[in-house]
Amino acid sequence: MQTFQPRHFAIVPAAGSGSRMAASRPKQYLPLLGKPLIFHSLAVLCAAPEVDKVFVVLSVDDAEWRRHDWSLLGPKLVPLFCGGATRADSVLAGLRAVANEVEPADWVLVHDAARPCLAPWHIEKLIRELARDEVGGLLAVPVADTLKRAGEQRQVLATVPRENLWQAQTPQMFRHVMLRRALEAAAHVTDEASAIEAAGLHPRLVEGDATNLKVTYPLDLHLAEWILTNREN
Ligand SMILES: Nc1ccn([C@@H]2O[C@H](COP(=O)(O)OP(=O)(O)OP(=O)(O)O)[C@@H](O)[C@H]2O)c(=O)n1
Ligand SMILES: C[C@](O)(CO)[C@H](O)COP(=O)(O)O
Repeated sequence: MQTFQPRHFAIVPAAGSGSRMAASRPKQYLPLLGKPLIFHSLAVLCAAPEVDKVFVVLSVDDAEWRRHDWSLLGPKLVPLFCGGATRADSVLAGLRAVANEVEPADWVLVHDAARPCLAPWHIEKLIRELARDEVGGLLAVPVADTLKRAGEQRQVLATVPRENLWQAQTPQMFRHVMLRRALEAAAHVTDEASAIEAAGLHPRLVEGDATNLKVTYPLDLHLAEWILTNREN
């Protein structure tokens, strides 16, 4: 009797407008080392031997995707024009769109288009550490700074102990059916793990590093360029 071997699929939500970046176009298409920002993480995901396919969730009226040449990334890359109003809506739309080719127990790695400095070791470590996990989990980094809770006038109300606090990153890796059901039931979540938590489960934290930053504000684009230029592995 053959045992089921789960495959790994990537879903990359890329239907945001990048309002905090305040640029002339959505941040996933801003130039970064001569390529659209999104190209960098797509290249790493497409090159990962563990990943079968990479689905990119674009907004329904995305006019820019077709203006770029993605052929270097090979046949694993599949654009889906089904993004929603929020990140969670886009991920859920992607999960629904691929339901005919992804088994319920296959793993899905959700990775922000806005995190261009994803490295091969991030993917390898996540998949290795979660291979036998019942629930799944996410890359994250322990909080390094002292944390303050602020009041209405921006006065410090308290210092929040940082012990056991982590910053969530992506990829976040869960079983297709579990994630789909969790997102269908969850309201207003900013990441997949929150939806899984709302279902009463406990995603595992896999330690990544600060290089996997999210490009949110203009300065982040410069940091990302520096990281990609100076990376050794
Ligand atoms: N309706 C949305 C909103 C966001 N995203 C994606 O989710 C990722 C992380 O979101 P964020 O950094 O918040 O991106 P934006 O929503 O584009 O940025 P902002 O919040 O500044 O508008 C990005 O890759 C973004 O394209 C998405 O697919 N669909
Ligand atoms: C999923 C995420 O990248 C984890 O840090 C993040 O929550 C998504 O972006 P947002 O700015 O919080 O919407």
